[in-house]
Amino acid sequence: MIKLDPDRALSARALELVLATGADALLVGGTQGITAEKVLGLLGRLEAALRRPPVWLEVSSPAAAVPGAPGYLVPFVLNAGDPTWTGRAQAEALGAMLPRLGAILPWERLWPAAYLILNPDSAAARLTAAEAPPPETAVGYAALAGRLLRLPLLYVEYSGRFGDTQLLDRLRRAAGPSCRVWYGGGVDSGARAAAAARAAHAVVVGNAAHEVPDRLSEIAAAVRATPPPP
Ligand SMILES: CC(C)=CCC/C(C)=C/CC/C(C)=C/CC/C(C)=C/CC/C(C)=C/CC/C(C)=C/CC/C(C)=C/COP(=O)(O)OP(=O)(O)O
Ligand SMILES: O=P(O)(O)OC[C@@H](O)CO
Repeated sequence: MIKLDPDRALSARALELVLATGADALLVGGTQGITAEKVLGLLGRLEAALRRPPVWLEVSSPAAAVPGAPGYLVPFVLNAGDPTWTGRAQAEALGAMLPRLGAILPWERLWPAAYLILNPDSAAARLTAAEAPPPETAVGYAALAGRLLRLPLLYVEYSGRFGDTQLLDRLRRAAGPSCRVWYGGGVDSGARAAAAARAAHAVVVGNAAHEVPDRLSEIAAAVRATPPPP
């Protein structure tokens, strides 16, 4: 899965390399500088390249809630130090939309995603004041998301650095059989991609798509060659 940031440059060549991977899905999202115009611009480029791009739009601010995406991921940061991001911002955004758009919101395409942010130096961690919990609490968060709250998706977010894949394996097991676990952070080589793909149901590649797009084919091949986790 490749995550493209509407706030970052993406050359035509990089976009070509992204699409050439045949990634299962594209994720459009980011934490900083997101405007509706930038999101619509990137969605438009993807649509011009593929008639029906398999896109998840990560709604990281009300500005990113634009019509037209096949799927919307609404993040809830379980380990946010600032409780704004565990539900209040989402409730305020919905509360503002419902009077005008309540009847036409595409609920069936909106999915809640539990985020566990494990790199305290990432932009998302700074925004939400997330601190990396000790491993046993991280495992507790995974069980909370998957088993107790029965959320369909846990996003283990190390954005900007490669994470602990042994912990990732424990998180996936703790989240249970009905919760998909996506991993993102620092995947910039085939070896890292394979290590992440052994432990998570999906691997999200972000920075590499913008910075070293020539490596994407090696990364995609490594993910495909790795048997999925149980
Ligand atoms: C990434 C990260 C870790 C960030 C940390 C911070 C964090 C937790 C941020 C969350 C911030 C926040 C407040 C998010 C908002 C959440 C929310 C409630 C999103 C709602 C999303 C939504 C309703 C999307 C729908 C899009 C929309 C506005 C549609 C308008 C109505 C319309 C025209 C519907 C028709 O849809 P369309 O897609 O056009 O249908 P067709 O293609 O069939 O025509
Ligand atoms: O940018 P990288 O470090 O690849 O992380 C991917 C993604 O999880 C970021 O939200």
